[in-house]
Amino acid sequence: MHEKSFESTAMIESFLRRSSKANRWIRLISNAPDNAPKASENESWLRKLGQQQNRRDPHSRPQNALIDEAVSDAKTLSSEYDVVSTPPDSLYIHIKSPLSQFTTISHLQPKHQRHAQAKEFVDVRILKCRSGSGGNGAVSFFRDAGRSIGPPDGGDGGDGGGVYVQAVEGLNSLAKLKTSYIGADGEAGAAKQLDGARGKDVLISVPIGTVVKWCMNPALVRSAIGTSKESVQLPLRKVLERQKVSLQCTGRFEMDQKPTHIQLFRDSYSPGEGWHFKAKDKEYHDSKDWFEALKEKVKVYDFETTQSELKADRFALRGLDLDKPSEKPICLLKGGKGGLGNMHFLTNIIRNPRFAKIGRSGLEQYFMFELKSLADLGLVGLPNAGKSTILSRISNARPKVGHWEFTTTHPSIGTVSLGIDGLSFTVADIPGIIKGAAQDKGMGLEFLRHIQRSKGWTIVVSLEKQDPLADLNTLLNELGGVEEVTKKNVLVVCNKADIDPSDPASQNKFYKIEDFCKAYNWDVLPISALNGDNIDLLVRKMAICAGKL
Ligand SMILES: Nc1nc2c(ncn2[C@@H]2O[C@H](COP(=O)(O)OP(=O)(O)OP(=O)(O)O)[C@@H](O)[C@H]2O)c(=O)[nH]1
Repeated sequence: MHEKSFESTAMIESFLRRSSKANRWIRLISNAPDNAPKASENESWLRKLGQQQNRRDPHSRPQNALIDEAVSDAKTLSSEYDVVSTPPDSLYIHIKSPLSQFTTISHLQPKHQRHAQAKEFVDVRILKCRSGSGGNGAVSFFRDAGRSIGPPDGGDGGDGGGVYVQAVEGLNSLAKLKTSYIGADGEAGAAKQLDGARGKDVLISVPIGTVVKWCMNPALVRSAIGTSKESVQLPLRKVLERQKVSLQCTGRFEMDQKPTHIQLFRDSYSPGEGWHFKAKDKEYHDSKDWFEALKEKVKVYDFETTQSELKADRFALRGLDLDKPSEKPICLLKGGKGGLGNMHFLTNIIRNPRFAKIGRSGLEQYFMFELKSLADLGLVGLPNAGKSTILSRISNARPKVGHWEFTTTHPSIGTVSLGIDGLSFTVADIPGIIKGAAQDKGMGLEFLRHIQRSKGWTIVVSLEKQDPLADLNTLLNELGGVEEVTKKNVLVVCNKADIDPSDPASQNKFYKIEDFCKAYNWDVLPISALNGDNIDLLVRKMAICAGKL
């Protein structure tokens, strides 16, 4: 609790500078021990609010995110979002976007089906976050020996604590994050014009490279896919792509209606409401004209509060990319504002305000935290192609190597030194991709997030296989097709060239791949990671592919 008994003019001035809009009417009186606004001041504040009533914008009804029925129109499935017809007086751009954008498959699979991951390496988490509610304003009256009841002196509630995120050095996994982060509620105001203390903020520290995205409540997602007729026949990824989420967004309203931020809505009282009463109840007050008139005026104050909440309660549609250490914590959810104490409602008509305002609610939302490695180059290939062997040969990383499939269960990142001018680049080795990975076969495609930021992809095929060109085509298909892959710099590496090197059939496999790559202008190189053949050349070509040379 902070007592507002000011000892010096400087303190008063500093308080006024810090104080919110709501407190603007508080007078600057040197040496004044009493900070409660006088009836005349409250009246002038309320009169001003009354005059502002006609300038209010239309308040559009909040609509939180909804999951719609599955959409069968195949044309709309690939799009990131569709702008649906937005009502002319709406303040928001209404969109529908695939549910797959707002959840993660690994979170939905039953535990026994989840892919084996090293316990210490967790690259995606869904966290529940809640900011604190504001404390209630107090209903209290000044008392001393001479007077049984004096003027109102109920202080304001403290603001609720927020939820913040910060990317910091030295972390490399999301494993240690808690499942929920809850900001503390603000304390209620008290007698003697005491404001309640502000609720404590919470801070989520994450590794650099984390992308934070707003996501749907996992319980709602589970129930939506549980009731979907398609969930039995289709792979989970397809079901999530077909279900659509309706959202209201802010953004550019011009011709293209470009949504940039998701608007979040608080489940709090509407303007003019949100009172709590002492002695006489709500019904009694609602029957009084003077209370109705007061409510009308306070509506404007509430409306301004709601407007500033709406400005703060927005989250980037594409997420927040923490690819550098954050200079300071970034607010995910702002706490609710504290309610006004009864000292603000003393007027010539209302001598004993036995009511005060309730604090505004906090916000509860879910966020998906995805760790996307910052490697310059990604190594992709079918299982057993020799990716881990390549990485351990060229870099300081020591990933597991084995002659069975899926030895690699989580990404490894190695740094490759070029030995010239201290130049180096980083390479990420991800688990092998198999036919049907896009339908979650094998280890699925979840690990692709670690090479999405990479400038180049080095695709590894094994010349030991019967038809390496067919393997290359399988990979390209699973990665979204040639067009998608060509967005990156591409280098194709034919590994295990030491097996039957003089056999024309073996050489033929390489030439077929070389011809295929020529058509797309992709560089191609035969190597033996096991024997170290062509490794120096490989490092050079990889550096070019990573955009370092
Ligand atoms: N003959 C030969 N064998 C190799 C070569 N490179 C790797 N191998 C072997 O191939 C097997 C698989 O190698 P890994 O490096 O684990 O393959 P990977 O692509 O990382 O496999 P996943 O972990 O399943 O994705 C191991 O037994 C390696 O010793 C090579 O150049 N020549």
